[in-house]
Amino acid sequence: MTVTTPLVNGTSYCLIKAYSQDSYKQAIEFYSKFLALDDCSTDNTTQTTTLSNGSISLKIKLEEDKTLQSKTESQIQFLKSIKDTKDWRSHVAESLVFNTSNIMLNKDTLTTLNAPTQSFPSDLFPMQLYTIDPLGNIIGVTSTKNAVSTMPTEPPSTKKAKFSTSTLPSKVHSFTDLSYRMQTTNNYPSLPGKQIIDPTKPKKAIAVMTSGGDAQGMNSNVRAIVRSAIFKGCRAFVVMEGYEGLVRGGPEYIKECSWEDVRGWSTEGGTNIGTARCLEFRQRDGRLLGAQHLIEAGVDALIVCGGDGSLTGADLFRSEWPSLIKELLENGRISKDQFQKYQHLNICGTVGSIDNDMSTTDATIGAYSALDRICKAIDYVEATANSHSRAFVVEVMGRNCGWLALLAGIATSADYIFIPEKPATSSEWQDQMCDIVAKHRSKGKRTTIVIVAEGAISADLTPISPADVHKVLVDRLGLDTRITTLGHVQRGGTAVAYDRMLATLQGVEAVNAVLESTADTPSPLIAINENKIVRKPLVESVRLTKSVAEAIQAKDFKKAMDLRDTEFVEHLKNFMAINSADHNEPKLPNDKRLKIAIVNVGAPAGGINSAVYSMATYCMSQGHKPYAINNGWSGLARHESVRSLEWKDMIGWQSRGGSEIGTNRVTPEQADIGMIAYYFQKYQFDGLVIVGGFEAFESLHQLERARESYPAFRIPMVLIPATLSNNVPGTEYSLGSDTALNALMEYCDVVKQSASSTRGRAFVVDVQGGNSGYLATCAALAVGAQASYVPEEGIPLEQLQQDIETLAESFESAKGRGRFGKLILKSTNASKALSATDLAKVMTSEANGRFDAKPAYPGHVQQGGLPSPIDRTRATRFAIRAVDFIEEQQETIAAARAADDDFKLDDKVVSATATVLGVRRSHIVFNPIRQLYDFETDVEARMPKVIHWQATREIADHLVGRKRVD
Ligand SMILES: Nc1ncnc2c1ncn2[C@@H]1O[C@H](COP(=O)(O)OP(=O)(O)OP(=O)(O)O)[C@@H](O)[C@H]1O
Ligand SMILES: O=P(O)(O)OC[C@H]1O[C@](O)(CO)[C@@H](O)[C@@H]1O
Ligand SMILES: [Mg+2]
Repeated sequence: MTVTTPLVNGTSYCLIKAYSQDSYKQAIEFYSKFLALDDCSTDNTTQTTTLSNGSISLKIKLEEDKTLQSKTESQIQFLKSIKDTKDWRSHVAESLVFNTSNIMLNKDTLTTLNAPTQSFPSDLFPMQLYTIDPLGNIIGVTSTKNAVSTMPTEPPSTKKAKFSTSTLPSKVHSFTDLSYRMQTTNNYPSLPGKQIIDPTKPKKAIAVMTSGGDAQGMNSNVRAIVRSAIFKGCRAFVVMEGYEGLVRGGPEYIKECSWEDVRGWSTEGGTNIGTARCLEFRQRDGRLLGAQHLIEAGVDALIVCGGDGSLTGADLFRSEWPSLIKELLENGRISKDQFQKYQHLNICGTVGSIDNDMSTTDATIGAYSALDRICKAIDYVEATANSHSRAFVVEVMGRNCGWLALLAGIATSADYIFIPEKPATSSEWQDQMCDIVAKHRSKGKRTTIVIVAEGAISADLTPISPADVHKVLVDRLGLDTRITTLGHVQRGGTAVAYDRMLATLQGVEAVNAVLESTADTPSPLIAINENKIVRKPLVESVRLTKSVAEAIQAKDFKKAMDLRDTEFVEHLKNFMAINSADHNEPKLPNDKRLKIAIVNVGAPAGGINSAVYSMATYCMSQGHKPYAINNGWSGLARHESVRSLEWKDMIGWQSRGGSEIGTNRVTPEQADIGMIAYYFQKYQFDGLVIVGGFEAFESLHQLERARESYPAFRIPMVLIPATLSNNVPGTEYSLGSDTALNALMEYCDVVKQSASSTRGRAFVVDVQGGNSGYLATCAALAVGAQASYVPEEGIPLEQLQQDIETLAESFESAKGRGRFGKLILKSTNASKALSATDLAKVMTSEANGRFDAKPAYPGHVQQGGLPSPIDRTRATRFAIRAVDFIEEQQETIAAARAADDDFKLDDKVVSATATVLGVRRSHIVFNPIRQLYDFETDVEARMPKVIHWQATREIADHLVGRKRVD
């Protein structure tokens, strides 16, 4: 493809952000070549400035008639060559900005400007394009799929991380680019909290329905769709009882909905608009009625939240639409005007199903909540199983998909699992299961947990029932065995934080998708990929999903597995490695077996024990010797104990809260780094895994800097971030932050209920998290808090005044109706002057009788009890990746280890062998501690310089109608 459209009619700039002189030079080279700017020289066409946020910018001035001729093929070759030859990600700049200051932008121009990215394979070229208007506002953002993974994110700066809506976001990732899109849709100017109404256009009517099995989070999805639609100047409708409501029609089933109608829904389980499995809709006559009723209600677009079946139905409905309306016209059931007006059915899917069985999305709304119910149930069952030394066969849901069984198997360290994707012959599974269970028993395990997915089958497709498994455990092993079928408990209760956030953000995106689609746009499905909300073609997703079931039916299990995402495959491999640890012959030969130590540093966080358990069991299955450094660095300096981790000592650790090996905040330098080196030398460690938060980050930095003096530290070292504050540089996600978020959210739900029961009552909840507003921000989104105050923003008095007014108005309009309890979340460090108690007093006083506010302190409850399944399963994944990393880096560091004390370490070796494991867009990446510490960390504030949850705040604000004072 060749793009020959002029970049702009006038002078234009290409603005490149870079983070150091080195990366800046690289960036010039890279982007000059990318833009085919052969004549671009740094002397006469470029000019550099240092932006107020500290990044170095480059402006390449283009000639008036310069055209952007993307020679796609040659550029792809160029990108390939860069990719093959060097780690370009760590050098090139992160974003490319077209500053179109001289032109009025319209949608076509935007498309044109963004066109080049679309022709590039996204894995080759991570890039974001920001289009900015003459005032410097971002009015268009396009990011390629895998944009930004291991790149440095900020320039060196001593400035504290601050949010600002007036500066460019230095990255747009995870859930975050949504708010920018919200501001840009239809090019309406918008402010969070204000409605966007274009008086020249008729209001669009958007309907939402839930269908198939209910799933936790559906209510959040409906709430977000209704409010987002209203926010964008549309009418919002709900279709009651799934497709049943379409077939029946009328205002009782297709209802217009107001902003207030969905108040408080985020905190409620099930689906408040009802769902059904509707046989009539499977018939054409049923769909014909559905079409007629939608047209009668004046609905332009339908958003369906449901599973694979519901979305198959939606797709069929869309494809039949022209023939349905034709028939309706011919039979006189709709008028000619209606026929003309409703030519196209604008349809969009959001995937709500606990099964997590939809292809093209990593998670479906409800799946993690169901997993939470399963893990809690198994944790409970363990207690009684242990008392009687019994075996339990637990049946979990999932008709064609083993995701729930697999993830529950990892999170509860079950002995064996049955999933439809990986069946064995009857004799194979019987032998294998009995072998593993017998070995676990012989090593002292008093409980046996076997998880059977509802759709489990053997290789000849015969269903495997819990009774079949029960029989084998009794007959062959003589175990006292019980069956527990969890059933609909799995769909019960309220949604976990992840599902509330996912459902809310997908709802927002679904409305965007509907508003942006034209008659030619294929119906989208809103998915989450790589931690980012994306649109996928609905038809293709449905087709792929069906093909998994077909592959299983055709006994092509390899294909079925290939069609599952790579994370599923990795989880399965991990489960098999850790559940058969210390039993089978280790994988690696003797000379490759290592001594690997693990240490916990900092405050306890959910998932720390799971990381230790998984690291140790995986080490055993590989043939390594795992050691625990007890009670952190101070423990080692005092030589309290270094112990070799044994399988039988760790039974049950995977599911336990706290830190079994002990933790504290002392860093190596505080403890006695010389003594620590001595013990490293004594035990001859070949690798180190540190699990913890900012003190752990400091620890890794100190050990890495001390390598020149202490050869014992010349080993591969990995930090697995674990802290509820989620403030470790280099990752978007730290272990423990999900557990904490859920603990805080549950606390808030309870407090909100109390507030709702008392007229005119708000609670100010004090939130932990150090200088990081992550917890407060995400909890605010999950519980629908009226406002959140975070350290990054402080508590500006004008904003506080505005929030009090908004609250007062809201209470006044409530007139005592239900669900009107209000929450305000305040990070402890948002203000040193105002505690939650003070803030509550100020609010009460300023409200002048219109409402009152009380403080609430969840305190250390936020560290959570049992770790959440997300933290447990991620801990396993991280720990195994860390061990793999230590194996891989042995060679890199071999020369340094062999050298004497004065050896000068090569920078490459330093970078490669002391790293922080992080999640960036759900890619697991390893970032050198030196890079992170020197360039991406505000050490004083104990924060990364770039905050990745900024846009989540804006969405949270506008979904509750909070007005921002800029
Ligand atoms: N092929 C189809 N044609 C028309 N409608 C369909 C079709 N498949 C499903 N539907 C409609 O969608 C409804 C829900 O489908 P299904 O029972 O398969 O649940 P689901 O959406 O897959 O959710 P879950 O599996 O999570 O329960 C069906 O009752 C039916 O009304
Ligand atoms: O609630 P119902 O209609 O009995 O359906 C149960 C099915 O729904 C699901 O919960 C979701 O598809 C499946 O896991 C289960 O097989
Ligand atoms: Mg289904």
